[in-house]
Amino acid sequence: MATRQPLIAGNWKMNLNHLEAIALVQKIAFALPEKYFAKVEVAVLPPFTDIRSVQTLVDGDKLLLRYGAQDLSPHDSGAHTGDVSGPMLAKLGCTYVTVGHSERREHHGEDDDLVNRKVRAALKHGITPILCVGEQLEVREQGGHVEHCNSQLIAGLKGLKAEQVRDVVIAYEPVWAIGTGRVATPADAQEVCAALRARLAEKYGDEIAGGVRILYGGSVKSGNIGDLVKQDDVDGALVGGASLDGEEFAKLCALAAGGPLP
Ligand SMILES: O=C[C@H](O)COP(=O)(O)O
Repeated sequence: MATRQPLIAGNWKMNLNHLEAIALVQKIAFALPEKYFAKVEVAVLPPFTDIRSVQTLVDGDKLLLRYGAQDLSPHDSGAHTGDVSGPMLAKLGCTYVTVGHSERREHHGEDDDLVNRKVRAALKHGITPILCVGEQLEVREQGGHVEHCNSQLIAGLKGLKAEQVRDVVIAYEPVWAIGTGRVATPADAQEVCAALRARLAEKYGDEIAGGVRILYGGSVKSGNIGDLVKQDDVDGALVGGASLDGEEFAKLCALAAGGPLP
């Protein structure tokens, strides 16, 4: 079976200016000793305006923390006012970019086709897309959650070769658990993450599926991360609110690494 290093990615959403970003990264670096980074990969995903400051700090202090962005344009350059491209993010040293987050799908009308073009744009420029999938509450209540997530998965990966799929991270984020405090149970998370992996295996083979990291996201905190990452198919978390508190985020990362607490 493939060994998958857990990934904890902090999605700051539209929070913190560049000065606050520097303060938060310093807090995380101070609270989380380097030894933890051997067991868990840790990334922060600040707003675009903060990335240069985070890059300067990470490079200058040789931090093991990775960073990335929350979105990118499907285009490389041109007349796309307000957009930020893959080449720009790559130049800033971004390792990750979230694509298809439910807030982008819902508030910006992003459909599966656009999400797929963004996934391909990220890969083209050497940035790992974190492809987000997840169902609304009514879909879950009708029992359609697995089918819904599998359909977003396959549409988001359309046109990719199997070896490219290996370089994608998937995040299962049930919409009803985002920012609500209502976390999916570890069994709920495992059910969908396992189904996503099985669908990947069907389409791209066991070896690829076994290597792809599948994260859970939705009200993850230090109090629930331990049980979530114990699940066979949950390889870490995409963390919103709890990633804005340096000590809490460091604690959560340490627990994902198997402890002890710093
Ligand atoms: O990208 C992160 C998710 O939307 C989860 O956010 P949350 O941890 O605040 O629920």
